[in-house]
Amino acid sequence: MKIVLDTVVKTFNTFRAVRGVSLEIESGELVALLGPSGSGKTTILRMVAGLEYVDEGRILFGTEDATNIPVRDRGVGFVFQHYALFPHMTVAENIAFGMKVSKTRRSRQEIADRVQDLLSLVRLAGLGDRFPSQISGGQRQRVALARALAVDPKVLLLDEPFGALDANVRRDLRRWLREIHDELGITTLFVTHDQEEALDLADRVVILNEGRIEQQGTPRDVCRTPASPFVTRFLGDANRFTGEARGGTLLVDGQPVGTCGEASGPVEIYVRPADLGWQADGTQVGIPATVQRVIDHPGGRRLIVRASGNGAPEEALELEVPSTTEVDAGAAGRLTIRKADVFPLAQA
Ligand SMILES: Nc1ncnc2c1ncn2[C@@H]1O[C@H](COP(=O)(O)OP(=O)(O)OP(=O)(O)O)[C@@H](O)[C@H]1O
Repeated sequence: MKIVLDTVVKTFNTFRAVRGVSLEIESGELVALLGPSGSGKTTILRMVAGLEYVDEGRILFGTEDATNIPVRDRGVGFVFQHYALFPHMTVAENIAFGMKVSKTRRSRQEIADRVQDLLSLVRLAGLGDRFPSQISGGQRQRVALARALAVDPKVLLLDEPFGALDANVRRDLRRWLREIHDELGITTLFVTHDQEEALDLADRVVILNEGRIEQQGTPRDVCRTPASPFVTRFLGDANRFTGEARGGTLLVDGQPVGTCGEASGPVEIYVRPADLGWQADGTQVGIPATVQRVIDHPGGRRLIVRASGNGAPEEALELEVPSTTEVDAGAAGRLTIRKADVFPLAQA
């Protein structure tokens, strides 16, 4: 089922939480709504679900205008961060609940068979008789998904479903969710504020900022060509310099530090830690800097450095070097830029 949001607006009292969002989610697609707290993600999801009225604009399910269809007739399944499992019902009873109250009549046997199928799908076969308090947080979210799937939704809506779980469980569950999605092909809208989760899981990522779409595209698109400084910063650690673009060359403090595309004039330059190079002292090329700290981790070494000269930020910079790089706190050297996202400098 394709979902279309056409210039959707939502205002709470006088506050515009969603400011004219247009978005198409293709049938069978898994789309992540990604943005900082308060950017409007949950409000959009709730409007798609029918839990919140749309003030302006339309929401279409397929070709049908769903704007005024009540929640229970929309055919959506939900999973929220706080597992809303019924504590006094077993896992199997929780999964069966929606089918028992659904308009589609099913026999006892049909319901029991479907519960068993869903338990296997979410890899919890054998746990149907446990109560929610007798299973782990990750298992509870899998039960919540099975319960959402039980009524054959046309659309699946997930709001930070793994938000309360620890990092390793989250990673496992999102890979697992992707597999289930690929198996069932249900159109899925997933809300998260976690970039890694969105990039790992989704076919397409929609980045929101203050109730507007800042950029949408495949994970590859948004990572390779972020549309704005906001997107660059939101997608991951980035060091910011100011400088100038002239004839394809980037200059910081008048020194060439790398190349750039078509930009010309004053620019802001964002460089990921892995794209900033370190040259031990002796070279005259690059931005002068001093190492403040060296942090070893399993993938290499992270240097916390302070740069000097015009265009270098006052705050410390971070860069990644291979674990074989011999460097200690206090060392002086130069920074070079291997790759950068460059934007015209916004005038203050
Ligand atoms: N029922 C409401 N009444 C008044 N303001 C609301 C209501 N629901 C949401 N808001 C406001 O609308 C804005 C967007 O909220 P929303 O929950 O959609 O953001 P979000 O991006 O999902 O944030 P989070 O990641 O923190 O859940 C926020 O400023 C929030 O305070």
